[in-house]
Amino acid sequence: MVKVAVTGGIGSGKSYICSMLEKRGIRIYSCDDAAKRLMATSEKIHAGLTALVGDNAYVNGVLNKPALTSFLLKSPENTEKINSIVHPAVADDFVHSDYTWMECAILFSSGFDKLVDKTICVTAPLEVRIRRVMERDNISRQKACDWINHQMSQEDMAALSDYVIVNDGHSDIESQINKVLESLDK
Ligand SMILES: CC(C)(COP(=O)(O)OP(=O)(O)OC[C@H]1O[C@@H](n2cnc3c(N)ncnc32)[C@H](O)[C@@H]1O)[C@@H](O)C(=O)NCCC(=O)NCCS
Ligand SMILES: Nc1ncnc2c1ncn2[C@@H]1O[C@H](COP(=O)(O)OP(=O)(O)OP(=O)(O)O)[C@@H](O)[C@H]1O
Repeated sequence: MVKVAVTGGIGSGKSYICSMLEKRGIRIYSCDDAAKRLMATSEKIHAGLTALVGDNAYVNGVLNKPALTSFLLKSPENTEKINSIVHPAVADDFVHSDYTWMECAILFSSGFDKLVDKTICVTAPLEVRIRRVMERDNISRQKACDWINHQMSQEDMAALSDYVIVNDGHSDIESQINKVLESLDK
């Protein structure tokens, strides 16, 4: 069974496209959800994040998202340190799951692309991504841009991917999905 990853920068619409794929019966492993589950349940990750970020990484045993976000966005080095604690556990969890598809924002920078055979990059114009993230997460333009600047560029992700789905709000998504699925079936 061919293993496939859907990637793309924050706000490109990965989850939106994945929900359309799921309507067609494709089960998709969400790396974001898995990371959250593992950060909540793994003692090793709990200890690692507490040692790195400080005692406020968890409040009453619950992940302190604002503290983690602010630590993560402070520098690429901080992002790398968090990634090195969380990502190996997510990779291991995916490999031992029965999923063949994954959704992952940080596919190439995490090395998760090595876990799949084919990659699909979802893209959208920068301004559209900024607006979507501001509206979805109720955050400032600056915060949305901070996230975007912390990720590999959309152009680099698209160049590294086997397929690109343009999700700019105008292009026909269903026909692009059809083409990708037909090609994957060959
Ligand atoms: C910082 C956290 C707490 C923010 O949680 P929150 O619920 O507000 O946002 P959410 O998890 O939905 O992330 C939203 C988007 O931020 C971006 N993002 C998240 N983590 C990272 C990261 N390590 N590097 C770059 N971008 C990231 C992605 O585009 C992601 O889809 C959370 O993202 C986190 O713990 N990240 C570190 C773990 C991780 O790398 N997860 C990504 C999948 S493995
Ligand atoms: N084609 C579209 N039409 C209308 N709304 C869209 C479209 N694509 C995405 N959106 C909306 O834009 C927001 C961001 O999309 P989505 O959550 O799928 O992005 P994402 O790439 O998964 O981001 P993240 O990296 O944060 O997980 C969501 O509120 C989603 O419903």
